[in-house]
Amino acid sequence: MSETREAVAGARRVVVKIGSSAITSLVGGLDRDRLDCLVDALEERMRSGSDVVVVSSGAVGAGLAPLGLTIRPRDLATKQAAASVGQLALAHAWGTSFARYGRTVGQVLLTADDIARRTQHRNAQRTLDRLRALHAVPVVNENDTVATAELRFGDNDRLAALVAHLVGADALILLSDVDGLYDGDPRKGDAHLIAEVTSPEDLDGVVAGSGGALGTGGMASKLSAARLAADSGVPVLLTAASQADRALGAADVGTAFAARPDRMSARRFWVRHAADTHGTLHLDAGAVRAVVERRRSLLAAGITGMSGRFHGGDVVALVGPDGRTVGRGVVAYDAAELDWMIGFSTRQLPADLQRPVVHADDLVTL
Ligand SMILES: Nc1ncnc2c1ncn2[C@@H]1O[C@H](COP(=O)(O)OP(=O)(O)O)[C@@H](O)[C@H]1O
Ligand SMILES: N[C@@H](CCC(=O)OP(=O)(O)O)C(=O)O
Repeated sequence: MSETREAVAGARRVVVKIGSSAITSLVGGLDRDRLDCLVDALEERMRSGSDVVVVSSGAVGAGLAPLGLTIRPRDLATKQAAASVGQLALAHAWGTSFARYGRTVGQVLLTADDIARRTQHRNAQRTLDRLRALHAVPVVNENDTVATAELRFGDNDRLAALVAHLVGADALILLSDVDGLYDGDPRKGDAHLIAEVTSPEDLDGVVAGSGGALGTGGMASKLSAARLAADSGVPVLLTAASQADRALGAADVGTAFAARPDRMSARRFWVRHAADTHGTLHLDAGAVRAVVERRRSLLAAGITGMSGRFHGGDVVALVGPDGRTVGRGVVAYDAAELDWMIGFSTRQLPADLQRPVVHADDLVTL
């Protein structure tokens, strides 16, 4: 058994993401029997001492039949209407299924903004923590009825990876309708299962295709979410919901993605993956070398220009002289203050403006 699988099997805090394709179908809507089987496996895992956070897709899928719709809508308004109907059914189904074991569930609906803004990020974190402290099982989904195109996470695989980091999970399990990552779309013929992904080379030549009639991002979104989680130190197991008992038990099925050994701090993860950027700082070649190679803080002297209306505490992109983005970081000054500081060495600046523009602890290179 690989180290990654042992880590998933032994994880104390687990985020389990269930795809639409696993619990809904176009003709039958929400599959309550499948959901019960999933809850049986989740309950088993909780009894053995793990905390579980569920990320459940399926709101749009569950809302189609009650609205007389026969295909997944493409336009935002109909999707939001379907999600509004379906989320109610979905949350109710999770609630009644966990009630068989005397467990209470708490619904948590998030928009990308709730994770991208630092204060809301902490707020979501607190809610999830408190639910677990009160022994309720958090069931998370995107807040589809209010999420506009700009405010979307993109897909629930990414949401699950962000939630895994948010709650300090020790493992992320992605359950879909396919039993793992194949080197090509298994619906299109001969494809081979990839059991372990330990380095980017393991993904050479892999074609991650689109999803089914109800899924959103297909395998491509699962792959990028798995890499996002694994890069930030969370091991990932990807398999089919029909294998949930084994995935949550011995973790001896599907594809395992090894985590990077050094877990990224919550703040750096947020800067790198979750926060929106509010502006751009243009760096000269010396400043690029200092922040990228020597991991130094960014000083005003190495900045040649800026754009955007940012405030101190916002995240900005750092761009080199060739126009390539080399990093992101939390800027210490408002745009108006920084505007006249750029190009000056620290000694030339007044004492209250001598802090680095972006401190090394708040800076991630890409
Ligand atoms: N390389 C691949 N390996 C495995 N599955 C793939 C691959 N490329 C495309 N797929 C398809 O991706 C689908 C899963 O994505 P999706 O429908 O979005 O699931 P979910 O609803 O669980 O998020 C599978 O049904 C599978 O046919
Ligand atoms: N939030 C949407 C699902 C979005 C999504 O990414 O779906 P999926 O690809 O099935 O995980 C819903 O509940 O219908």
